[in-house]
Amino acid sequence: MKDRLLENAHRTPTSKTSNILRTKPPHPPTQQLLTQDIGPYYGLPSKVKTLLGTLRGIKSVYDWQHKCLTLDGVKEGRNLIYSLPTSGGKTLVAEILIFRELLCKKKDAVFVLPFVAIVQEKIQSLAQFAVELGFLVEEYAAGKGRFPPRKRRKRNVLYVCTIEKANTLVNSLVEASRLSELGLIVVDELHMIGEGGRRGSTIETMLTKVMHVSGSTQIIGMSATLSNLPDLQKFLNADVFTDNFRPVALDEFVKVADSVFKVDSATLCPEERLEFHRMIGHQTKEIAKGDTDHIVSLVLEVIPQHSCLIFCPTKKNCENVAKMICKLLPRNFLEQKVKQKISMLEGLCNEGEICQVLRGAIPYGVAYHHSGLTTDERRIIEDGYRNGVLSVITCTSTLAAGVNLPARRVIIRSPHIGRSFMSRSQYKQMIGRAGRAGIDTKGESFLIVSKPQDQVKVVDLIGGPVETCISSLMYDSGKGFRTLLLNLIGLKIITKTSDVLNFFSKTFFSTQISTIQEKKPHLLETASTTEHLLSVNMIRMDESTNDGSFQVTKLGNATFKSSIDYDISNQLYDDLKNGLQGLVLENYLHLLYLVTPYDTMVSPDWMVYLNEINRLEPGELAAATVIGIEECYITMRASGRNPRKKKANQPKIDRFYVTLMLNLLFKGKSVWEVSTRFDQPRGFLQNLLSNAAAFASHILLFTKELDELWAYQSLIEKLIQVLQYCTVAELVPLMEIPGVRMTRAKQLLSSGFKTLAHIATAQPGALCQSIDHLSRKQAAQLIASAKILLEEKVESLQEEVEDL
Ligand SMILES: Nc1ncnc2c1ncn2[C@@H]1O[C@H](COP(=O)(O)OP(=O)(O)OP(=O)(O)O)[C@@H](O)[C@H]1O
Repeated sequence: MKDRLLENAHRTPTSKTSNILRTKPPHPPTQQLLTQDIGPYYGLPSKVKTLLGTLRGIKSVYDWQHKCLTLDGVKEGRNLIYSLPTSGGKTLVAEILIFRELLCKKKDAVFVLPFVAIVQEKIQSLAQFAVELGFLVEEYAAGKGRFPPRKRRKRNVLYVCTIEKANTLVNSLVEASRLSELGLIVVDELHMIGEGGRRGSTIETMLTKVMHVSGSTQIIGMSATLSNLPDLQKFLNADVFTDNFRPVALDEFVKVADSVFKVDSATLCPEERLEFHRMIGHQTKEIAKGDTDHIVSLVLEVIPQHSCLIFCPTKKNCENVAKMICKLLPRNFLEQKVKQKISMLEGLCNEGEICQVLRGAIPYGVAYHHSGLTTDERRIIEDGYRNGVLSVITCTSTLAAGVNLPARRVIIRSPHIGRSFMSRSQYKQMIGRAGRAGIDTKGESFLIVSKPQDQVKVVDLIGGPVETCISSLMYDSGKGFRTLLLNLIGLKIITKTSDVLNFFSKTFFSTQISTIQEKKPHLLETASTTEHLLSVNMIRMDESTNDGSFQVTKLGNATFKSSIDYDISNQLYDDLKNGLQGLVLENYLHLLYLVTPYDTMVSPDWMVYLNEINRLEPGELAAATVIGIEECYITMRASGRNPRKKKANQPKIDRFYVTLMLNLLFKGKSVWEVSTRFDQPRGFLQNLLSNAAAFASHILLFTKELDELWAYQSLIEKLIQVLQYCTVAELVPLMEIPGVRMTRAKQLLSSGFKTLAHIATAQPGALCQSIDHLSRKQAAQLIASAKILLEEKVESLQEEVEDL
């Protein structure tokens, strides 16, 4: 193996199998293909069809997909919104249109996705297409992304972005007068525009800007849960396509006490929505005692032949339900797929530790899945479920929104998410997971209603209309609008308040004003909004014109270019400026404090806080003192006293508590260890790292715009790199590959795959053999992701050389 790797590493650039280090533009076959073979598959080379078959098992498109792809509007490049039930196959249509943009129209494209983990998964799943078809894929998530992006001459680029990064990318392209390079923007989960917070407002701001500035960029939005399509259609001036297609039929049930009712969601009469179907009992007396809600009974009706997903209201409940099921399942479940279960447990054993609940549940083919688990743990569980080793997963609602894990039977343990009653849209997303295409002949959903007060509300939940998607621009008393205005003035799209109304008429909010009249706040009045931006030093009057024009201040410019929340930019500026007077650089603690997100608030456990302060090294203690953390205050709080006379800066103290967690992770302590020391979920700590890397990347852009903060640039650049990987230098190149985390990187390194080139030139079979718990499909995706990354680096260097 070692010899083969060395041989790979030393291959000359002309080697047949190593096509990544060529000096000529890669993929000449693709270039030929595009000229000779364009068109047969929705305007694309027939190779795309072959690849969909081999890589995804998709032999032909569904009827609705064909109809949608051949719409006149789509052919003419008009904006499009399409809405179909969960698992209807929406992504394929978007991907075909993206390929068409990149390969045929030779323009770049943006794919906007809601979470960092989904961005990385998408990149992995598209990497093989990119390698075979000859386009580049770049990650814009957490700490990654370059603004403005590098200009590519040879190949077109697909930017796969989180919402925030997509907006920053658009701003940077507008500023550089390069927005026309973007031929297409695809927004997945378009209903998030109505989420009611910063993310929804950012989607609206970004799309409005794109439509205003670029006449040619096509916008495509998709969703499973949109009710007020006409509003969105008007906002995006889009064609709309809807269909009720589901690859597998769905039978929907509600269980109240021991009665099961069948749902008729089509009927207009609410009284007729539930029809008695059958009674349900318990298989044994023991089950009757331990499972009053009949969860185990419902599960036992389908497993082990089929699979079952159980949505629970809270994370803790997921774990408890998993434990309860295992306690009551017959012991013969322990005898099935023993080898595969052992292998899964080995995979989950990270740094010598394994979650005790999973250790007890997996032998029964059961697991839980929520954001408290690390990404690696979640991935192993998802794979185990897909491969049939697990037949039951208890999970929170996030699984319905994020991961494509269908089940024969979906059980909703209660119509609540956390403490709130769930929305129709959330309910539809969960039941949409019932029925595995190509495996199950039908899907079934069971909603368990145990509280009498929920029974009336449930009738609307199962048959009422999906909630209207309302603009989020006015969230937090008009904050989205103020941010939009700052963006517009910063980009010089508008200069005077009188221009605002014209621009404003293009927002989603504006199309809904008559519907949401009562929500129209006084802040909508531009004058008070500009006053607010003036008062926080984001904009100022342009004295050179004397016609009432505004321009951004230096701080405002840095704020909008870095997409920093303007509410914190003054505070951030002060913190950075103060830091310059006494930044402790003997260790990373002070810098880590500066990049700790202001909104990651955790209530400190004062005893833990004191212990951790006591464990700091002298240099770190000095940094804490410079930051303003007083040990005596923490000691007092730990001893149960709250010194009221002494005015403490509580947000700073709370923030530093989070910095202490970051500091340990940064020093290479495992999430397990930090999780135990601070009693915080492992998934939270992983997110903390990626949020800190993202915030640091925004701070870097912020400091680049403010000369007085120049000293931070190289420090933060280095910090982002280390924050993203938190590991020894040898692992960094491997962890640059999207989705490769520390455990996998360590496995690769210890098997001799030390560089990107080693992985990019490996054979999938060889990788599978050397790396535990890596399927052939994952190996192929890993190799393709490494190739794409390497090709991108090579191409960048070549272009730099040519520029010289
Ligand atoms: N034409 C097709 N033939 C066979 N399988 C398909 C086809 N189109 C899509 N699929 C598969 O169906 C599954 C669900 O598709 P996809 O995730 O695109 O659904 P979706 O509508 O985007 O769902 P969600 O609302 O969950 O995002 C995927 O595994 C996908 O590969």
